[in-house]
Formats: sequence, structure tokens, C-alpha cells
Amino acid sequence: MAEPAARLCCLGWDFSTQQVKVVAVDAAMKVFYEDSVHFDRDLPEFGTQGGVHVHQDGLTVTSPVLMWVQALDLILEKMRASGFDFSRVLALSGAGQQHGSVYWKAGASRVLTGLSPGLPLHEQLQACFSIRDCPVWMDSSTIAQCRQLEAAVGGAQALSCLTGSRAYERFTGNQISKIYQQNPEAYAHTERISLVSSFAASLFLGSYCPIDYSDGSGMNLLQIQDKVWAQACLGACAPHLEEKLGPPVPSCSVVGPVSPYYVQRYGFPPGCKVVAFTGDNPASLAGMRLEEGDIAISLGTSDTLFLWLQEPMPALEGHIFCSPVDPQHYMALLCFKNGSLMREKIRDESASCSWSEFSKALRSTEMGNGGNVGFYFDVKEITPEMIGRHRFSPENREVPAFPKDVEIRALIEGQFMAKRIHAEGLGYRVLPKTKILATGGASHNRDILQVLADVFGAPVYVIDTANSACVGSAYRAFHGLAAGTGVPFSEVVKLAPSPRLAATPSPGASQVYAALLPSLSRESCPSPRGSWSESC
Ligand SMILES: O=C(CO)[C@@H](O)[C@H](O)CF
Repeated sequence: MAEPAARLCCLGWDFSTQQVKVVAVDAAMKVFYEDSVHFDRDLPEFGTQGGVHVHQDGLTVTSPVLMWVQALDLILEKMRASGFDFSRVLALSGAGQQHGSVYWKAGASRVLTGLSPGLPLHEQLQACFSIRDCPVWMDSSTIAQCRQLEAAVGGAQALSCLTGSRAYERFTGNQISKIYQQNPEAYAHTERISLVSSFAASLFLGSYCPIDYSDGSGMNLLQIQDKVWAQACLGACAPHLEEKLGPPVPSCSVVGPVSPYYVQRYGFPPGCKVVAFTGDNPASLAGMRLEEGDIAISLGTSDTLFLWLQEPMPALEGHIFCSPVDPQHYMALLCFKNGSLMREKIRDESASCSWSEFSKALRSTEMGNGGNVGFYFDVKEITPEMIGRHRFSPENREVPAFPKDVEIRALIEGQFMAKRIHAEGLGYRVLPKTKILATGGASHNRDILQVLADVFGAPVYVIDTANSACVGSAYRAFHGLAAGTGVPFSEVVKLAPSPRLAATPSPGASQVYAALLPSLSRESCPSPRGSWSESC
């Protein structure tokens, strides 16, 4: 096998909240190089914590754009110092933390197209941004702008039908609206607005890179069915916004060759292609190689569900984005705040702080828990917006407590049944070929995965998603090389490592949960909707 330095490859980048990461993937879909620059540790002069600045109001959260630029300088220098052979890079793509926005000052495009290979990027781009502290996804200071936007388009459900989500504080349109309202001069001096993903792509392109459909779906501005900017949303947020955004493009677009800056300074081949960058979650979906009917569940501090949808049903919970790998389909994201911290609390209270006791309780109780059902929200839940612990007896009476073993199963079954109900509320359907891809801390507990397989009636696989956004970006770069050939993404990446089977549904599981789910659905998803055309 050729030495790592000599292998033809694609690069996958991730401009995430805390770091910039890169992986190199060869034609056998094997990761053979990875590197990262950690903002807090490697660029301490910017004074971030977790890559961000939380402002005095506790609501505004920003990151310095020049920190991101300098991080790219640093990581490229690290790669060069390690002997990485840039001349073998066929294409590159990447991801950025979703919803964040970058404001290029009038005249910046001339600097971007005329970069001097003798200088680092951050020295040349110092004066190119009209806003130096960019709003990021952790910001929640735009509730007023959210209400204004929903009012302008006919309400929360109308906005969800149009853009895939009701108004969320972190979504970019509301952030732009706040900047226009509170800093009109900076807004007037802004010639281009990028997402973090398209900003990063612009650095490699040496010109403004368009926003892709998938990450653009996280702005409350893109009409996700027709994949055009929603004029009513643009008008409600800020004037002349469409010209500052530029037209969106399909996520699999080859947006151009890499800038000569990288050819001359680092030795990239002149023909190295830049494939549109996208959001970190869409890139992760690509990295996990989700296919139609599959679900990916990240069981972490909060639990996150990634769904592949053909016929989405926009709702007041969750987010529907254009798919990053199939222009005809969609993906959905559902976040559940009460994840591992809730599981750890019940473990401490009902299993003597022991996971093995916790697992023993799951093994010693029956599927369906004898009709005892529970919802456990010690912090205010996002999906649905509820708080507190709610336990119901088989007679559907609320009760104050369960025996310890019953409590443990009620927690896990309740968490997974709620996920299935809300997923189906967005239009998801379990198919015969459905795979559940589990990742995150709790995915190491086989007994928890067994409950997951039983509730969904589908096999559960475990995957390592440590670099899923980067790896997904490298996969998308390979897919970009096949642009115009009609070869599907799944075919391009078929050599990638397969997930490991961890649990299959127990006999009779479908019947048990088919009996329980409808009653739960009325509790936790009260407004049944029809298809997109019926509910929007
Ligand atoms: O806000 C989010 C998704 O809607 C987060 O997952 C960010 O993408 C993290 F960067």
C-alpha cells in the first residue's frame, strides 16, 4: 500500500464550535490522516471558552471570525510540517457548525480573489469583516426577531411548512434580522453573508462560495420544497438580503477549483475540486452513510435523532433540512435534552450508581413493563416542551413512584417510544430495511440497545462517529468527483467501514409496542398531521 503521504485522497474539514478538524480519506474510503486545531488551547489570544464568548446578557454567544481564519492557517502549517503531500488531494469538502453567520465587508471579495501566497490568510483578511464577532448556534438572544418572522409569514406552523422549522433563536435569518436592527451601519457595509460552512468553503475557493441547500435549511429563510429563498422571510428579516446571500446551490455541487493561493503556498494540485460545504449535522448524516428508512441516534448528554425522510411533515418540533446527499430527499433532526444525564440520575437513584445493576433491571423486566409508562424531564425538555417526571399505571392513572426495576425500564422505554412517536410525527416510517445506527456513550450498553431495537422493531448497529462530520465531508468530496455521472452517494462510499450489529428485535416486540404507542402518541404528539400537502 502506498505510503500515507503518497495516496490519492479527498480531504474532509469540520469548522466546529471548539476546533477545526481535517481528515484525509483514500480511494478505499480509509481515513489515513487526521489533525485538528483547538481554539481555546491553540489560539488563546482570542480568549474563548469552548470556542465561544458568552456575553454579559447570558443570551448572546459569538465567536471571532479571525480565530477561525487563523485556525486554518495553523492546521495547514501543521499538515505541511508533518509531511502531508497536498499534491495528492483530488477534492475537498467540509462542514461548519450550523446557523452561525459571517459578514464580509464591502471590498473583501477583491482581497479573497487576490490572496498572496507569501502571507498567511489571517494577515490578509484582517479588515475583511464588517462583524468580527459572529453569532453562533448557542445564541438565544433573538426571541423578538423570531416572533416578528413568524407573524410575517402567518405563524409558527406556516414558517415550519415553508422552511422546515418554526422560528428558532439560533437560526440565521433571525440573527441577521437582529444585526440589521441593532447595527444597521455594519449591515450596510456588508457585501456578503455566509454561513460558517460557506465561509470556510470561500477561504478554499478564493471567492464567495454559495450556501448549500442542506445547511441553508437551518436559516428560517430557505423554502425547502422549491429550494429557493422564501421572499416573505427575506423581507421580514432585512433589506437587500437576497443579494447579500447569493443563490443557494445543491449540496453535491462542485463550486470550483481550489484557489491558486493553496496551489502556490501548499502544493495543492491546480485541478483540486472544492465541493460545497454543508452543516455539521448534515455532514454527519453523510459520514454515517444513512440511507432511506434509516435512523441515527446519538445517545449523549442530549439525545439527537437523525432521520432520512422522503415525504417530510413539517412540525412545531424538530427540524427538516434538505438532504446533503440526495437532492430529492430530506433529513430531520430531533433533539431531546434529557439524555444521558437523566439516565445517570435514574441509575444513581434506582441502580445504586451501577450500570451493571441498571442493565440487570432491564433484563429482569418484560417488554412493555406491564403497561407502566414514564416520562422523565428533570430539565425543561425541547421535544416536547415539558418538565418533571410523569409516571402512568397500566390503568393510565398518574402515580408518584414505581418499583426500582420498573422505574429503570420505564425511563428507557419512555425515552425510545417518545423518539419513535416524534420521528413518525415528522413523516418517518420504519421500513423492512430500516437500520438504527447508535452512537454516543449509552450505545456501549447492550441492554439499552436491546430496548431500542424492540421499541423500533429494527436492528441496531453501533458506529464510531468521532469524526463523522469530517469523514462525511470527505465522502461528499468523492461524491463531487462523480458529479454529473448520476452515481449515487451510497455507491461512491460503498467501501467505507460497515457498522457493527449490536441488537435485533426480540420476538413479539412489534406487538407489545404497537399496543402502547398510540396512547402515548396522544400524550406527547397531540396534533396528528397529514402529509406535507395536507398539513401545509
Ligand atoms: O444547532 C445545532 C443543530 O440545529 C447544533 O447541532 C449545531 O449544528 C452544532 F454546531
